[in-house]
Amino acid sequence: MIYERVALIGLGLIAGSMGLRMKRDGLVGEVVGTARSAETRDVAVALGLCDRVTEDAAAAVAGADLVVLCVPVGAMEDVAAEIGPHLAPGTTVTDVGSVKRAVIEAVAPHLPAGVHFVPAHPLAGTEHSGPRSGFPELFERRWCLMTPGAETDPDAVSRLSDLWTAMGSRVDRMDPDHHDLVLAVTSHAPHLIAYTMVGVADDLGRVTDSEVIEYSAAGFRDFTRIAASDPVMWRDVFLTNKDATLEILGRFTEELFALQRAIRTGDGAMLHDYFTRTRAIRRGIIEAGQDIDAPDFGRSTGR
Ligand SMILES: NC(=O)C1=CN([C@@H]2O[C@H](COP(=O)(O)OP(=O)(O)OC[C@H]3O[C@@H](n4cnc5c(N)ncnc54)[C@H](O)[C@@H]3O)[C@@H](O)[C@H]2O)C=CC1
Ligand SMILES: O=C(O)C(=O)Cc1ccc(O)cc1
Repeated sequence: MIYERVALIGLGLIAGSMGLRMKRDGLVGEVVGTARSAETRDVAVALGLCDRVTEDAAAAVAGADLVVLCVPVGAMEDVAAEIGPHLAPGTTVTDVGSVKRAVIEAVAPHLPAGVHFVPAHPLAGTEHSGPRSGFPELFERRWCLMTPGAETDPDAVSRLSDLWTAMGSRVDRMDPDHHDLVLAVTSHAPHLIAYTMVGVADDLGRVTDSEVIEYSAAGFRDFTRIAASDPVMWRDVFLTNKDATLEILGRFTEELFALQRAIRTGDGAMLHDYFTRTRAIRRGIIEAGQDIDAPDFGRSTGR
């Protein structure tokens, strides 16, 4: 058993998947959950993703040796302020937020001395949200990036790493600013591009909605899946990972203009060279055994 009592704050996709996995594999003694709505709390107990629920977060953290903040990034500070006074020394606090620097700045000031803060981010999810969308295999073979400060107790870090490993993840450590830049490239900017592309299709009066749905090829279908992701969660990601996302979007628009120019001027060599280079990147991912499409539990694509 890795922890005696784990408190999950916010009972959605990620908390639900963690709770189901921890319960299924007996990784922890007890899982206590809390959510603002009574309906979510009732669903969480009915689904067995936690043993019991509390109405407020302060009550959930009492006696917990691990507290996991599973709310949207923009809600982390309020939750930390609420639980801070109720945390006992020796407790580990972690989070699962998609952005790391802003969460550290929002949460750390509210934690009393003696509490170990180990920020983390499982690179696993779907476009679905809420407690019913959780499933215990979500983290299987996916990375979990931890961004603890240099001063953080190594035992607290390795114990949390053990939990993520036991839930199926591969664990790595990263500097928080570097994490935010990497995720801006690999996740945040791509989500924004998907949102934009689906918005463009929706605005294009000469193509009807039914044509968009009926004739969606695989590429656009993936965009619509991603663009169906939770609006609150993604609003918070862009507001809190502002600098890195803007940096990547700036580079993206420069490249887009270059490709646009090549199309306008009929520069086939430029287009061919560009697509040859990008194909090599995809092949590199597959050869490195990093093709994260592989473990598809039939939920990630919605197909
Ligand atoms: N959905 C995904 O694919 C992934 C999400 N994440 C991160 O995990 C965190 C949770 O995401 P999900 O589980 O997908 O979200 P979700 O929407 O499924 O669940 C979020 C939970 O937080 C609660 N909540 C929202 N605002 C709150 C507030 N102000 N105070 C208290 N509770 C509040 C909601 O009621 C819900 O119970 C986010 O920070 C997100 O960035 C990380 C990896 C993947
Ligand atoms: O559903 C998808 O394609 C995702 O990209 C899931 C996801 C969303 C947010 C994260 O911070 C990590 C993973």
